[in-house]
Amino acid sequence: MSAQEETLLARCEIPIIDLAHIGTDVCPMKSVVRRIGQQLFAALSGKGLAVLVNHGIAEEKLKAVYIDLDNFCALPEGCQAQYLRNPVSNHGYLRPGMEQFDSTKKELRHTFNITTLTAAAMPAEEEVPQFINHAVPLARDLTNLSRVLLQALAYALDLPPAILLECHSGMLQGDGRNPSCMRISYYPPVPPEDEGPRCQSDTVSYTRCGAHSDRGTFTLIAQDSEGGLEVKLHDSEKWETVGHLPGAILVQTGELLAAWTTNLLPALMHRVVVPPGTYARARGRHCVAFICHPDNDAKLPTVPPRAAPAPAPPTFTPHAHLTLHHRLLNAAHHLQKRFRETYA
Ligand SMILES: O=C(O)CCC(=O)C(=O)O
Ligand SMILES: [Fe+2]
Repeated sequence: MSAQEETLLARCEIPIIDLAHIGTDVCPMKSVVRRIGQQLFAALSGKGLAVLVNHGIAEEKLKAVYIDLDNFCALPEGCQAQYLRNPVSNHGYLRPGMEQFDSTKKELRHTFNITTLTAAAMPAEEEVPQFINHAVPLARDLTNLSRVLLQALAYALDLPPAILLECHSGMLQGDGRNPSCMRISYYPPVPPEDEGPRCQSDTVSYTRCGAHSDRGTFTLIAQDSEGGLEVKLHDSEKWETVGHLPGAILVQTGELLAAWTTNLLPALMHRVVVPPGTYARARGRHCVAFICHPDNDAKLPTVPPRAAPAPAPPTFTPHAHLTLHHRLLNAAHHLQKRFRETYA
């Protein structure tokens, strides 16, 4: 592997934040939260992402939901159809092609969006045994981890410590007032030929997840060891491979945090490509992404100027949708626009 092909993790280019096992505590120590805030701010402003270790979420919990999604994907289509994504709640299953970030390629991805934790919203026990018993505790852990990061960010932005928690009070409450979402994704093996099979004399080109930035405050990403996640760091237009650190969870800046900090913490562009080589293509990949989003009616506090010096003029063209949203005030309005762009 040449130096350029090496991953960002291998080159130590992604800051690592040690959560010292407080990640899922309800009331973590202030001094630790403050230290995490400083490190998170430095990582998100400098790179757009960080790696969280010692977050307290066991790998087994992730593996269990990966297997549950595999089992869901093996159900007959008619059975899966009862769980298709509801456009109002954003909860439910998306077949490959139903959610496209890149209109030029077919995105091979099964995703189950979870926005409410009620039993009625989950695959039934006789269809995917244990789905609810695995998904709900994981969703709660990721919600608690998000709460720690929200408190840490509040310190870093010189805001009252609980204010961001208050703005995100409805995460996964299922009452429609907060669009946060846990997305479990399975990327199936990709057909062996580079250009895929022929379809009505057209060539179909495949990818796993087209380039995009996430809509919320930040996103937590746990992935298996298959690789393929690529990002564009702030100071660069180049796609770089993230790599894999076993047990770690990535945190990356979302569009609302970018808009709200006037790009002091820019949103991270990312995508998942099909790794090269017949062996890698023949293997599936799994990921859990937790999109932490403010409540629909949240009035996000103004970031005090001390924490937000005027950013230097951009050295590259900002993404069009970000500039459009610089003056954005209302989270729900932003989200509806993103859904219109992404779902057929
Ligand atoms: O699969 C991944 O690593 C990323 C998924 C992602 O970007 C998303 O679900 O928004
Ligand atoms: Fe994403």
